[in-house]
Amino acid sequence: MAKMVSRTVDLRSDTVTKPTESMRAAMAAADVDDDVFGHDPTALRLETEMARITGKEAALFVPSGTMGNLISVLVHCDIRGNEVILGDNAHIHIYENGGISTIGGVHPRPVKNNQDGTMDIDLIEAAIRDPREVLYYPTTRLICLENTHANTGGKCLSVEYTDKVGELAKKHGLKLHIDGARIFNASVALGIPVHRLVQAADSVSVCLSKGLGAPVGSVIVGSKSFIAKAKILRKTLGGGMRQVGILCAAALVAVQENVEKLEGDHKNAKILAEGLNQMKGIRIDVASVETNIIFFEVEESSKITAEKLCKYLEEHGILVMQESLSKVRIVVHHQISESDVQYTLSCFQQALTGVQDQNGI
Ligand SMILES: Cc1ncc(COP(=O)(O)O)c(C=O)c1O
Ligand SMILES: C[C@@H](O)[C@H](N)C(=O)O
Repeated sequence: MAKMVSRTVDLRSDTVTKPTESMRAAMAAADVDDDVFGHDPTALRLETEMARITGKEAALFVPSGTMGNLISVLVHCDIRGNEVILGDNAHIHIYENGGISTIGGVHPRPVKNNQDGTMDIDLIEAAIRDPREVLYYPTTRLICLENTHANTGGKCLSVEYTDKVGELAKKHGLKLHIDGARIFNASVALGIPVHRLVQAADSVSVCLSKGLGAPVGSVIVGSKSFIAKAKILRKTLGGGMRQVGILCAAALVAVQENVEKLEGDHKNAKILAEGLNQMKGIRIDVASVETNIIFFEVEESSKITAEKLCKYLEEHGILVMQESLSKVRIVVHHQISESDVQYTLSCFQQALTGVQDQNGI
């Protein structure tokens, strides 16, 4: 008989949050208009605010981070066969259906991602190609970074590193795009304003639907001419929406109310990581947990496999993401409480040792 789940702690991703009451109220009251014919007034407010926060000339609301990255790459790489240098473990390269190639005819030139989310600058420079030098080369037009870097565990790229990559791009006449799905997490963790972190970038895609907790949407930012081209491409891709202010109203609340909660997410992630580190059968590098993403390994010596552990957790209402035979991901967000963290650790303890703790779990 399946155990009734009385409590759910959803740690699969920071994309799972539900809109808050203040977001729902803002959505219901949103001032809207047709954003294809002109400008939805709430979309305009959000775009103006995001341009201000990121220090860029202009901004554009898009339905998803995937579309934000796709549009940005395609605006910079506007000739079929252009090449983009990006991390071999970058979200754009791994989790976006190869859209830059299938839709945009852009060729990816992956460079090894280091454990800290960076790519070695000399390897980036060595990857730059130009058919005027070697006839059979594509033309490199763009370098993409990701901050924080999700697949290395939410690692923060420093402003110094970002500026160096920006200088390299300029030196070679290239553009720099930052997949800033979690740029606010990086800003809070580093104590550096978003606009300074992305200063070197020609474009940034910022997710409002991740740690900030908006139900839908991202915003791309850049120069006025970049955003003008992006707006056309958004329409081409079917991303031009009508009374989009309903979504932008929630996104505005997310930006106004939830940035300050990110530090708490990072603290909860650290508490979780430190707790897991005490458990026999779990291998985790606590120091590597910089923001809200945790990766850990279930050791071969463990009494339980990763698959069985995830199943046990699910039976107790805890949802995590199994990444491989032994690797599991946890992502903390603002709707995970400290008590959820303690409950999660208790369930891990029980699964790994079979011993009930003082909570009787
Ligand atoms: C680093 C990163 N970039 C881009 C995306 C894509 O965002 P979306 O899910 O809104 O398409 C995600 C995940 O969702 C992500 O983790
Ligand atoms: C899975 C991936 O697409 C998503 N960005 C996440 O981190 O949950």
